[in-house]
Amino acid sequence: MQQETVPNLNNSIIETAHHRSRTYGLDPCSDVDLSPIDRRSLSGLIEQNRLLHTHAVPAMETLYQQIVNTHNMVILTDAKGVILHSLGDDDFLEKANRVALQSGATWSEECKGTNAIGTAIAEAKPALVHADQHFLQANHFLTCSAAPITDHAGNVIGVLDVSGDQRSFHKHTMALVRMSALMVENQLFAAAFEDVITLHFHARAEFIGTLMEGIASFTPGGRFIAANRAGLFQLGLTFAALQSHTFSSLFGLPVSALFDHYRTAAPGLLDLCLHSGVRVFGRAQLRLANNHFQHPIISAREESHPAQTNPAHSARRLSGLRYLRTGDQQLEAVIDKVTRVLGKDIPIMIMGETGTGKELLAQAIHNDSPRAQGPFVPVNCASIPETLIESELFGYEDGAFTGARKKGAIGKILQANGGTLFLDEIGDMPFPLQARLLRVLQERMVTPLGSGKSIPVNVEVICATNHNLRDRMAQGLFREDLYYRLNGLVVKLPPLRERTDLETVVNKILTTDGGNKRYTVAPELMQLFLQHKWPGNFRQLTNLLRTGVVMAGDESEIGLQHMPDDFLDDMREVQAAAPAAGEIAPASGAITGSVTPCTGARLEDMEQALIVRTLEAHGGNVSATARALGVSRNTIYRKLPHLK
Ligand SMILES: Nc1ncnc2c1ncn2[C@@H]1O[C@H](COP(=O)(O)OP(=O)(O)OP(=O)(O)O)[C@@H](O)[C@H]1O
Repeated sequence: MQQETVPNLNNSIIETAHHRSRTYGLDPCSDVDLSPIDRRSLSGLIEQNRLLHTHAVPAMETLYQQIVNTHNMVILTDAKGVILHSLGDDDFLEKANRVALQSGATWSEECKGTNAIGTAIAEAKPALVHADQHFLQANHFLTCSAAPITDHAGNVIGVLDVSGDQRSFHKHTMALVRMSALMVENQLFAAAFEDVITLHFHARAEFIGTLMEGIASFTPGGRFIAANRAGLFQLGLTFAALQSHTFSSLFGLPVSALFDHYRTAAPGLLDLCLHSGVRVFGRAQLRLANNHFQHPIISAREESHPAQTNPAHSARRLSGLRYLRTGDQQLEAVIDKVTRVLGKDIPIMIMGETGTGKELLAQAIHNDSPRAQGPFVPVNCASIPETLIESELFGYEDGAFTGARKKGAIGKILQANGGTLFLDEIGDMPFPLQARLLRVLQERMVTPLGSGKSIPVNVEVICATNHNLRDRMAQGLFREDLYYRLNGLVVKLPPLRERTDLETVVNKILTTDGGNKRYTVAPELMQLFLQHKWPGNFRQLTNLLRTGVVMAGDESEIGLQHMPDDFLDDMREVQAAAPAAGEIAPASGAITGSVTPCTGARLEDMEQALIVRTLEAHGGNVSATARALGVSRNTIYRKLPHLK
């Protein structure tokens, strides 16, 4: 190989390393201890570094393919510079053995003076040490390029190095080593966490999936856990500073919106706004032990043990039905019933008011069923325009439509093949389509629009409705035959006002949505919660608590003063309607204290303060603020006219 120009080396790093070498009592001409540790100790070390070893060895092999026959070798060491594994050209390995560049030997600066491996560890950054820059004369024939491998918290856990004859120096070697180390780091990052939301992001969409992408992990409740090197760089914050952040404070989107996004059948890239105002694209995954994407529900037991910010094999937090159990007897009975029919091919019909968690229950049923590895495809029959339901459900062939949608599309029924189709608001299914759906369920075949061909399909169907389907049948709006085909087991989810576990549920949501902080609800507010009718059920409660958390800011107790106007207005009406009920003890100062002539003004101030605080948290970005508060941009401008 033709010799390259010797690199422009960073002399100050080398000088510092030489200085350190002398303080270790080393002499450039001295003989140093070359003996490697014994085999047993080496096996023990490999075992201790099992994850590093497992992920680094394939990367070393790929790296070696790039430098084969160039008198070089690839080396992996642990955090102390002990060589765990090496591979290289035979002729060079023989020379390398003479200076103990072999498994079990230690290449820390303490042992070998300035050298790429030891100096990379000491400096915690890549190091290139060429020829006579090595402290020991015996090593002057070498040229070595090393990059540290760090864990999710930025700790050096090993070093990847390419060492060769100094005459074989190549200027691209260092870049190859750095990229390989990055690859190992990303793989280790991916393997380190379970039951987490992982976001892959970059300002340029085409960089997602490459070594340049940022990766950040969050608990299912949105708390920050860790980010890879590129992620830390893009977020512009240190690992320590990120500990107090949440998904929403970093990306301007509540974690629930992420779930909503991925509930759609073909979710595209997320369009996110960093806290710094920079726009990035992202793709999220919820990685569970069993590989599904699910909702952030945690068990009451885990509630008292907030999520660890350390890796790992932490409790299997997210799963199916058992995580919905929070002590309410009606709900327990529902869960017991559906558990009994799991995997028995009995259609389940879930009844319940809006926001009682019908979809969540359907997802949990799917997750606990033998179809868990298959897709869960929700379709909201009420939200798709009547004219589109047919094509959405059954799909259509190329040319079935003129105009923009010329290409064929696979319908939701086929998308759910092998899994579960969740038909929400089935009562709103247009009458003519009900017959087609019934045929699919009976014949287990789908015929896309414009196609003469039927395709076999295997789906489990779960339906939900908040209409009384019997009434709709009586009105001629729902087919009787479909009704009886769908209601194998009918269960009814209790509305929130009837649930006896409201306090547990509130605490659970606060644990999931509260970021790193533990929030509690003031007793007088909890009293109001217990009294409230909750027309929007969980959807309303979760939004209210989310607002409470933002309003509470640094305070850890959410009180009346953190509640929005409309909730307090509702509660005032309840109180006015039943003043004698005495459900809110006047002594508690609950809402009585708020019903003063100046309350309106105060609440407005509070609302403004909430918007201002959220704006600050999103770097002044109005769109991100509106998204975080669940209101339109116009509302923000209306409430803060000076922003216009
Ligand atoms: N047990 C629960 N704990 C925490 N959050 C819940 C729970 N059940 C539901 N939610 C939340 O409430 C919201 C509404 O839930 P979901 O969509 O499952 O209700 P739904 O009954 O299907 O509503 P709709 O009838 O309006 O479609 C979601 O954001 C969901 O995450």
